[in-house]
Amino acid sequence: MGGTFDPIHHGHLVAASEVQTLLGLDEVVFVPTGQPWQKANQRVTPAEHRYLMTVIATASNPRFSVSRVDIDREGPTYTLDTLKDLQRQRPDAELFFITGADALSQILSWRGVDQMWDMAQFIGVTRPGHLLSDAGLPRERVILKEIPAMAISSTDCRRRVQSGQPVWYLVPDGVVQYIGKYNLYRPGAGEIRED
Ligand SMILES: Nc1ncnc2c1ncn2[C@@H]1O[C@H](COP(=O)(O)OP(=O)(O)OP(=O)(O)O)[C@@H](O)[C@H]1O
Ligand SMILES: O=C(O)c1ccc[n+]([C@@H]2O[C@H](COP(=O)([O-])O)[C@@H](O)[C@H]2O)c1
Repeated sequence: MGGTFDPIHHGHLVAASEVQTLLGLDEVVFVPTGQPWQKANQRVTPAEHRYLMTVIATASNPRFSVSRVDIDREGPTYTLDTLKDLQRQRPDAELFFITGADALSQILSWRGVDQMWDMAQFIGVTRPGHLLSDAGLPRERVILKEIPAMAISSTDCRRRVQSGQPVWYLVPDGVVQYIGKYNLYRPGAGEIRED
């Protein structure tokens, strides 16, 4: 499951857990994006913070892991590269890529989309406020799944922190504490020291 995860929240985690169970997947790999090129006009928290929050949020689930492939690759993040890297690391694995309804509706704008259909099955999941549809997509490569509705977005979490509202129970406890420790989502916050 790829995402900017800025921050990771319970909507992501429920989606991953549901798909893992529904499809009987051995593992769900969370892949934080390096440079989300379609979010180029918005400020994105440094990748190491997003990666570490994803590790904290997923640590307790033995079926969840986190991959650095997208944050360690230079340049804009393309899912085609993500799938190639994951395939290289797990040559025998059958790959599934989990997306929310909003991301699935944009998938035809992704770079090299025609090559992606052969590399993975795409699992589109319901998300409140978005229509889940496979219109225009190859039906045999896209599976649609209804999951429990979690009306949570990273945008809303960031806005809440910025305005002093709590994000308890929207994101895992460790992520609340991480956001507080590094003072993320407040003006001038979120620098990671290189020394
Ligand atoms: N509440 C949710 N329910 C189902 N899927 C979700 C939910 N939130 C995010 N997703 C899916 O998770 C993936 C990663 O999402 P992303 O990290 O961009 O989170 P976001 O909440 O959409 O962020 P932002 O508000 O910053 O755009 C996408 O495929 C997205 O559709
Ligand atoms: O490959 C692309 O061109 C592409 C364009 C936009 C988004 N994606 C991927 O879709 C996933 C969700 O992205 P986002 O921006 O909604 O967090 C994440 O893994 C992104 O790398 C991929």
